[in-house]
Amino acid sequence: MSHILALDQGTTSSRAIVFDGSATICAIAQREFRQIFPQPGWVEHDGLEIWATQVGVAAEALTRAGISPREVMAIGITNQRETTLLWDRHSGEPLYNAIVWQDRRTAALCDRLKTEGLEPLFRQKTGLVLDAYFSGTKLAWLLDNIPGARDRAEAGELAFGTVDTWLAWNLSGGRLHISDASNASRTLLFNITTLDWDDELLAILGIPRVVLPQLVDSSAVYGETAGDLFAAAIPIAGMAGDQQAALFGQACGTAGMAKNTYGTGCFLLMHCGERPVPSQHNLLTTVAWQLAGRADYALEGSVFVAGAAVQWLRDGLGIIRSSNEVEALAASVPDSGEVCLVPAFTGLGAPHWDPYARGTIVGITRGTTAAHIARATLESIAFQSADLLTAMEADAGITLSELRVDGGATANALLMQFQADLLGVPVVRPRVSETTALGAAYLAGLAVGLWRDRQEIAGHWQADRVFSPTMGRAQAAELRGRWERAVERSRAWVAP
Ligand SMILES: Nc1ncnc2c1ncn2[C@@H]1O[C@H](COP(=O)(O)OP(=O)(O)O)[C@@H](O)[C@H]1O
Ligand SMILES: O=P(O)(O)OC[C@H](O)CO
Repeated sequence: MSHILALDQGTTSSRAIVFDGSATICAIAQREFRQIFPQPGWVEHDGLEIWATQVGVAAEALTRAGISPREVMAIGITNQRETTLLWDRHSGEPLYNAIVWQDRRTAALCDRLKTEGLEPLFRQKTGLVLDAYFSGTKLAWLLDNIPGARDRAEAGELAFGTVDTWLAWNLSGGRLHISDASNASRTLLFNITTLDWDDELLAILGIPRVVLPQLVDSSAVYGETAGDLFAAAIPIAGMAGDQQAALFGQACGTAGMAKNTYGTGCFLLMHCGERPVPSQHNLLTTVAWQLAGRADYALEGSVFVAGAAVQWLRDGLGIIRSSNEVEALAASVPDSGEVCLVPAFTGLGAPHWDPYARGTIVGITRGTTAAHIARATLESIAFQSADLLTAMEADAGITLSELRVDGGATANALLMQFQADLLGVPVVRPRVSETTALGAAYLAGLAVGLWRDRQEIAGHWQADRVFSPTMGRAQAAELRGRWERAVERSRAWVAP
């Protein structure tokens, strides 16, 4: 009976993982789905496809684990955040494709709100910046652009949700219309201090309250799966946005603990305690999770181009055939030969925030080889992450004591060692690398009593490998100084 089914609905694929009571993976199933690009800058998913792939992998994972639904104590949901859906409460049919977090169609609306001087208000109440990334302006776009949607929303006929809400709705056969605070805190509609939807912000964006989901804890028994879905009804008992779930899965439960996920980009979150910490560096303040009505908070920053720079070495330069070849190539030279590569392919995010920056390679000499470029590329991932951590430490007034890491690029030992050297603290890779799904499983398992409390969960966390810093602090400072100069050279390259 003591199994948890974690649903991890990501940007490119739906995954399901079965965990047992010792938080060990029993089975995984995964399915990709279509990315829809109707216009430049627009990114959509088909909501029905999200659901079909997610429920499909759930059944597949149970079969692979060789357990029946009766043996599953609870389901935990974790998901790509900010992606916005609107559907008919009666039929459950989406009115439009899901507008994905990467979609930029509401950039002009965000600019207008900024011109009206509204950014400080949004920042203070939501912890976010006014950007098309978040759900609020996406929902406003749907209400304004789908014929009849606004009237129907006001009449209570429509339901809005991020992907957590959409999955809970479908799992429960339309009985649950809920969202947890970690997901809600990414909408621009949610007040991170009162932990409620904010009427002033709703009025500014023209969102009727009746369209919004009910807010719930990240760990609680919300309801159960609809009768016909699995052979038994399974309690739905945990929900969190994927980056916050990873923070929970990494057992970063006290102020100053941080995790970095190294994938296409990097997502860095630092736990900041039980009060929201405003950022002086344009980082995001976000709800980490809400348990028993109380929120824990985190600071969040992201690196836009991390593993994607390695993909560029493969696809753009052709100097490696696969991502994992980069380590051997980079290790064939003792250092980058003073070459710095700033992968500002789409501009720079926090703490620099320069959309007009572009990629730059500086310090090339006659002796520079592909190996130096490869090494500089890996180092750029660590430099960007270090810049974010420094900003977080300053904002939170906290000194990091170790960095917990996960994601595809953590397979690269050279990168992890360089990260530890730059930061001067250990970089620790856990035994269970599926930290996002694990976080969702923990949240669900806590609600149904499979695990007693957060202390017990923290006890499950085990290191696979610790990368201890070996570089002197003076050398690290010198390298970071050189990186800073390279960043300066990448800035303001294209015209506004
Ligand atoms: N050994 C490696 N060294 C550096 N980068 C790697 C390595 N293996 C994979 N990557 C990078 O990691 C990314 C894939 O990681 P993953 O966690 O699956 O990302 P995502 O969830 O963003 O798709 C790719 O961008 C790839 O280039
Ligand atoms: O699906 P992922 O892992 O790319 O995560 C997406 C983030 O939640 C977007 O904020």
